[in-house]
Amino acid sequence: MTAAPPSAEDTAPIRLGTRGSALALAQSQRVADSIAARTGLEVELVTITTHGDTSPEPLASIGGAGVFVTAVREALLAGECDVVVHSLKDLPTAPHEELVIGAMPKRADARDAAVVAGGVPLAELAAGARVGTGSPRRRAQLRRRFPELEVVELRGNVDTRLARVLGDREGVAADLDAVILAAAGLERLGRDDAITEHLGIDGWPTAPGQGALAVEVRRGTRGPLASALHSLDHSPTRTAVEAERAVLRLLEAGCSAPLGAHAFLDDGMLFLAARVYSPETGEQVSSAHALYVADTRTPGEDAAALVVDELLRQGAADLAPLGGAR
Ligand SMILES: NCc1[nH]cc(CCC(=O)O)c1CC(=O)O
Repeated sequence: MTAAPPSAEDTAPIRLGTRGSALALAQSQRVADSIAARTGLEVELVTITTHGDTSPEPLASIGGAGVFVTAVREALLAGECDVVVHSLKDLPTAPHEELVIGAMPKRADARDAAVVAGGVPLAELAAGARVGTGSPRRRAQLRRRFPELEVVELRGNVDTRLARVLGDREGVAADLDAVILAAAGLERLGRDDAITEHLGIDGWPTAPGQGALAVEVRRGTRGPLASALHSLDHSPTRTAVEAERAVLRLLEAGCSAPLGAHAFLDDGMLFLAARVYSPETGEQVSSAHALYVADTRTPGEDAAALVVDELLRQGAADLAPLGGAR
């Protein structure tokens, strides 16, 4: 068989759609560089503005983190770009009929990090100190671990959140003692110097998929882009985050559920642990299971089924409002 000569489509620049936030641009540029290196083609960023970027409303009232994803997917479906990058933790767990995740690159740090004024450990902050977060999970974890701290509702992009602790050149007043953020986001922005404390996964499990990216294309995408994504994919990351996301799906929980889940592979075994919290009291239920990956075709799904069954038997559904955008 002779290889088909490269078509015009195979040599045209690849258009990568992205939100315009600094974090989205930083992670999209990394993926663009990887695709360019693998294909030898030019990869240009196409910026897409989403309602979630422009609205000051709390995320929950405008449809949850899903609002970021919807606009970017619409641009991909409309052919305005060839490929898009999402933070996996913001991506609904329901598969999309016309889109596929072409690559999940190797996951970055899945932990949360604290940025505390003066570099004081969270445990040493005075009673009543103000800690900002917009995440029901982080709120519940703070309530549980540091019940004497005051949790302040906070959203906005990473720089805005950091400014609330550190102040900034535009004169934003530092009115919080600390914020909790994803370590991966700070690293991608080159702001990990601001981290004063990493919160260990064992006492502080994070959102399903945190630290991982999903590179999405239209179903049926072929050619150099498809091959590049195939080689960018990191299968241990895929298996682990599939387990975490299956917990969310089987609990019928949304991205704002007060739930932490973390999975990893080691020596052919998949380990999955998850916790559901009461946002009011910080009460929790936990479950963890391990299985041999080679024993089943759906290790993530199987591990999640064991974990979710145990969480529900312990009353997870009564502890927390799990529903919301999927
Ligand atoms: N919900 C917003 C969001 N989506 C992804 C990240 C960070 C990067 C990641 O987890 O991959 C963040 C910011 C944060 O939670 O601090």
